[in-house]
Amino acid sequence: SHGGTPRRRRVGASLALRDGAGRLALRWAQRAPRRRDAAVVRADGREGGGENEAPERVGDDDDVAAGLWQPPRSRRGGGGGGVGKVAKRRGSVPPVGRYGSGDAARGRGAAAPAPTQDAASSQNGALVSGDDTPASAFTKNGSLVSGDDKPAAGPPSVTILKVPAPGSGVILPSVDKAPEIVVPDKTMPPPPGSDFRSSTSVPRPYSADNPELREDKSAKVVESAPKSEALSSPIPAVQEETWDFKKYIDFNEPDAGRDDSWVDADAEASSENHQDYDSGPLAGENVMNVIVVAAECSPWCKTGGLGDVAGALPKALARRGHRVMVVVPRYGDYEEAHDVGIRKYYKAAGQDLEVKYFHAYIDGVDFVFIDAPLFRHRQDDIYGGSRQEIMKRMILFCKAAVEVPWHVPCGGVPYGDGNLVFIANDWHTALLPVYLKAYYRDHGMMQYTRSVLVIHNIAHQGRGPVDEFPYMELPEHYLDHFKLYDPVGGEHANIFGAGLKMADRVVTVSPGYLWELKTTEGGWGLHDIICQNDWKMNGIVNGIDYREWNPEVDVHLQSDGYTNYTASSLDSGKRQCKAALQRELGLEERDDVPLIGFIGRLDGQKGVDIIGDAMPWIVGQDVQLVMLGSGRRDLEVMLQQLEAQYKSKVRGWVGFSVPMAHRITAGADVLVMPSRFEPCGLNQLYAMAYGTVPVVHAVGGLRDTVTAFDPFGDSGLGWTFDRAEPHKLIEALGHCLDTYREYKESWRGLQVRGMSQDLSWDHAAELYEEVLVKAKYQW
Ligand SMILES: Nc1ncnc2c1ncn2[C@@H]1O[C@H](COP(=O)(O)OP(=O)(O)O[C@H]2O[C@H](CO)[C@@H](O)[C@H](O)[C@H]2O)[C@@H](O)[C@H]1O
Repeated sequence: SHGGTPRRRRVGASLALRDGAGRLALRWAQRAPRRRDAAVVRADGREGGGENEAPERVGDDDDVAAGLWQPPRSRRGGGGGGVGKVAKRRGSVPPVGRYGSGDAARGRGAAAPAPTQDAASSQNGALVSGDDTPASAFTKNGSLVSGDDKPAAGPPSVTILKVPAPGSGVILPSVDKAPEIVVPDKTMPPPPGSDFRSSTSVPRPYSADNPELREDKSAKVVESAPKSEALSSPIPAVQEETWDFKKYIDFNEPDAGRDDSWVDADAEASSENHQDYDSGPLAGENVMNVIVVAAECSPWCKTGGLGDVAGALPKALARRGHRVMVVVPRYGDYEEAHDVGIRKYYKAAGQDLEVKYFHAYIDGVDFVFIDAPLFRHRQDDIYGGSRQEIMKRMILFCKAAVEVPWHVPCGGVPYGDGNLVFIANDWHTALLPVYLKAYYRDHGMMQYTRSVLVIHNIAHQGRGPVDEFPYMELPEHYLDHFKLYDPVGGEHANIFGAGLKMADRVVTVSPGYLWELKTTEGGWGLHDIICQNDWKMNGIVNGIDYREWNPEVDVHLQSDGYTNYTASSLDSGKRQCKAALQRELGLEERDDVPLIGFIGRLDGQKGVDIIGDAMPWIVGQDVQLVMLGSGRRDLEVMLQQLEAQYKSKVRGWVGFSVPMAHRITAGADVLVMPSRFEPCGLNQLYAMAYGTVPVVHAVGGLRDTVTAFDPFGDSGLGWTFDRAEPHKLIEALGHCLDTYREYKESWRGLQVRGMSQDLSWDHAAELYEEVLVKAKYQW
């Protein structure tokens, strides 16, 4: 009824399931971060990431003067500022935005270090290579490197780099070998307009007889390529492998039991555009090298939907024939990944930091984990620390990630920078498009490399005072790209804003969210930038990883009385899962009582407080309510209090539990999502795939994905309400419960329609591919 964008091809009535150191700023680490916000206390007692709705305070003047104030933590590091409250600005306190700036500016009262030209600074902030670097030589990035390759010790210097402006013709000296590893000329894409088909570094993998394959797959690439540093390094050598696409790409061995009929359908649909489609990848001539760069990636590290996307989209792109890599920090000791033996040094906020690379090849995707002391032991608190600490991590991460295609041999051969596109995600990696341009493309390097920036949540922007710009070690003239003024936050430096400008293309995680981002209310201060760059924006709804979220194979439903089920075994399956959930949570085991679920980060975005406000009505109904979440402490306490108060009907599980999320999704009849804003939303997609009916605030991706139930046409997927307010939620929930109780057939229709959608990542990957191709041909 609200004009939801048709986004999915239905696959008919039958079910088709597939699948926030060094002494940065000279004070960064000199004091323990003072936690002002509500720390997340997880079920296991550990602290977790704060939330984006960090209190919008700017700090007391005395704290600022004393240099004590620390900005509140935010789940996504820089994020913060929550919904609604406006910071009261005082004295010289630097700008803080309403727009999600939990990364409220630090006090300017403290003396900023005087900018000095650091002899060891470099164009990209001291890319100091390993043993291959001659003594006292400049790297290609202009860094002075000592022969024994020790990172410079001592207090970091803060420098505004004087880098020659693009087009000045000044070429910086280089001895770092990295560029030499660029894929051989024959794999470099030809100039625009020529046939890219022969340029791709991923040959047609399907046919062993394909001459292209024979030519490109050869180990010659390894042999003829300049010797990798690792080969002459005292540190563990790179494990050389023969380049074998059949083994490497794994196209020819689809999972047993997987329904691949959709693959044929897709191939057929796009067959007009390429000649030998039956022997090539789905992407046809569009195959590219794709590197997804994200701060989190499921299953290794996940705090929310970003982790899900970084874990699933790459696999879907790989299934289309692209050579795909995911680059993510190594927060923990991930057993699947091995040390490739490469060591590099990058400057982050004035310090030279050593970086190692770990690699795993899983499901057709290269996973490269960037290891550095800054990331270690952060597994359970990946966005923890002060805003400056988080920014330092992300600077290091982005600098290292952008050179991964040169340094890290995946399956024996580095990706190289030809026919390459980076997909950066959210503000954490928004510096990648900036570094790509400032360090390389402005200087004639990486000419065939593109960047796409995905907006998962504009509420987190990496905001900071302008005087922190030097820490990013960018040319002086780049400051203008970061400077932003908004009426509430004042002038500040905005990392996300700069990334949006520098990226070749931008994707938002739903068309509805893209529309909202262009409005003053929805753009969180970045609406002007988004409107000005409308030409390069695309909205693509996320998908579901059906290997993870599929009631038929869900591993979390294989014990404790739960069971797997399909559309045809929905009635018995859901009944059993519901009973198991009731038993596990100590609720009365009743099949006839509607069980309502809520899963999500506890912050202003998700509107769990609206559920709290609606509680008197809810508990007046014959219902059971199960809520799972972690985040803002006050909301966690609310969950616990609601459970204590309404013990017979309500459960409030405070913590982050992936198994419980799956079990609630399967065992509940209804999933409520009263989100105040929702870029896409994954839980409603998961719910529908599990025959659980969503009741959602019609906003962003929720509006795009949940069409309202029409009792007369017997259509629609759930209930929607037009304002995130308790009485609106109550009204929608009332209709929903009424249908559940009185109109069983309609209910069943809702469930089946939800389960029958093709919500797979494969369709989204196809749309991403269109964006990647646009970026590729964009000059
Ligand atoms: N306590 C808990 N225990 C276990 N699992 C939990 C949990 N809390 C949340 N999760 C899980 O984390 C994911 C959250 O997905 P959302 O789409 O709600 O993402 P989020 O708002 O974090 O991300 C942003 O990015 C995503 C991806 O683009 C967008 O969909 C979204 O709108 C945007 O806000 C789901 O897999 C959910 O099950």
